[in-house]
Amino acid sequence: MPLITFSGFPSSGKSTWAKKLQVALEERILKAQQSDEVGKNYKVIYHSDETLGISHDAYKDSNLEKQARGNQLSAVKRDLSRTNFVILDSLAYIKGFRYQLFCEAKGVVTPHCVIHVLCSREKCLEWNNTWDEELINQLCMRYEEPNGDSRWDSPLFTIVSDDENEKLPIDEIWDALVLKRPPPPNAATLVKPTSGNNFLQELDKQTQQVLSKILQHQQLSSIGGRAIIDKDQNLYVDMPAVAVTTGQLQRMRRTYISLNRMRSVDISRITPLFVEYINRSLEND
Ligand SMILES: Nc1ncnc2c1ncn2[C@@H]1O[C@H](COP(=O)(O)OP(=O)(O)OP(=O)(O)O)[C@@H](O)[C@H]1O
Repeated sequence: MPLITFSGFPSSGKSTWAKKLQVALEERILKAQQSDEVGKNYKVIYHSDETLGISHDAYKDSNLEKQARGNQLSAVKRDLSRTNFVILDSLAYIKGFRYQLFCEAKGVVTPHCVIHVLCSREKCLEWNNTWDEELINQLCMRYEEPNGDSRWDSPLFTIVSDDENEKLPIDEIWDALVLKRPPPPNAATLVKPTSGNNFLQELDKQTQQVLSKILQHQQLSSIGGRAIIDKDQNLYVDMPAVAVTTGQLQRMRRTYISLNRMRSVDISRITPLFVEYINRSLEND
């Protein structure tokens, strides 16, 4: 049935998480079969560059890369149906390509979601054993980060792959893809309702966006400096003189979420207060 697009830097842990997801979905399907619930007749189909015979070299040449995307798209087109989960485990780093994938799902009136496997470039380089380092650097530069506000990247789930406490959000994925009705084919032309009515979702999303911006800043600049979170609102994080790890940031995020989940902070204040919280935490670290 639905399409699940993974996206992330090379060697960021996408396959590791995609395989975990495959197992978790298969377990859910089995459970649905036992209790005769929705989802019981689904199948999971997994595609990756490896299964599709796409080599890393394809990303060194724009024509080959175009062919590789064509390959990925045809596999999705062929397998996408109302009773198949199709997992596409590839870089999917081009916004326009994710848009094409979204259109495929919309075309067969089936839901889709994007899973962003977030990992610093340094960690990817450390974990890497199959890519040319220079190519990793180039692909990280070209990477067009998923944005949960775009309909083609939504719903967006972010997984921080080098955080040992990170969990697969299987309940949320199942909810989004199986229990919710698929959008009508023309939903894209309708005005999108604000997502502000779900406070916890917003808390999760906005704090994750702040983390992504900080990590991006660290990837692109050297240590220190100011990570711009929102220029219009004058929101910055002053980075310390030592590198901040994803794990550290993720811990701050968890604490902030647990401190705020029972309070009803105005949604527009989530990001500014989180930025303030991070600045304070980094100062005291
Ligand atoms: N949390 C982790 N801790 C340590 N090593 C990890 C972790 N996650 C992944 N790795 C290692 O990093 C390497 C890349 O992982 P994986 O294949 O899952 O990434 P990928 O994003 O699918 O890579 P590619 O872009 O090549 O498809 C593997 O050697 C894997 O064992």
